[in-house]
Amino acid sequence: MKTFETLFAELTEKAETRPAGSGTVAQLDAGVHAIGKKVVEEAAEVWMAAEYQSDSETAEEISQLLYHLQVLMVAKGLTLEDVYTHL
Ligand SMILES: N=c1c2ncn([C@@H]3O[C@H](COP(=O)(O)OP(=O)(O)OP(=O)(O)O)[C@@H](O)[C@H]3O)c2ncn1[C@@H]1O[C@H](COP(=O)(O)O)[C@@H](O)[C@H]1O
Repeated sequence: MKTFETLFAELTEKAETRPAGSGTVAQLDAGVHAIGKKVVEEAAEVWMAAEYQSDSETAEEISQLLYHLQVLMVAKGLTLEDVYTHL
């Protein structure tokens, strides 16, 4: 099963190798402003799912929020350690 760490490694590699068809590469090219908007959008979807949808749907929305947060981290050049140091 994919984890937070393995997904981050995958996205970091995508940013370096820039494979054709990668949504991550497209988002990185769109820039921090566009990625930030996706983070806010996904956070709102997590909130709505938590209040009005199933646990399964909420978990899926959370996974999407985590993905977009990681894209933002990659765009900013932040590592997992940069974040974990604040936990
Ligand atoms: N985990 C994810 C992931 N979660 C969410 N998303 C993106 O976030 C979108 C979900 O947003 P919404 O539900 O709001 O759907 P939407 O509004 O129609 O999406 P957009 O129109 O904004 O693209 C999806 O369409 C994906 O584009 C993800 N895109 C990729 N991954 C994983 O990231 C890795 C790299 O992916 P690629 O860069 O595409 O190869 C792979 O392991 C993927 O499984």
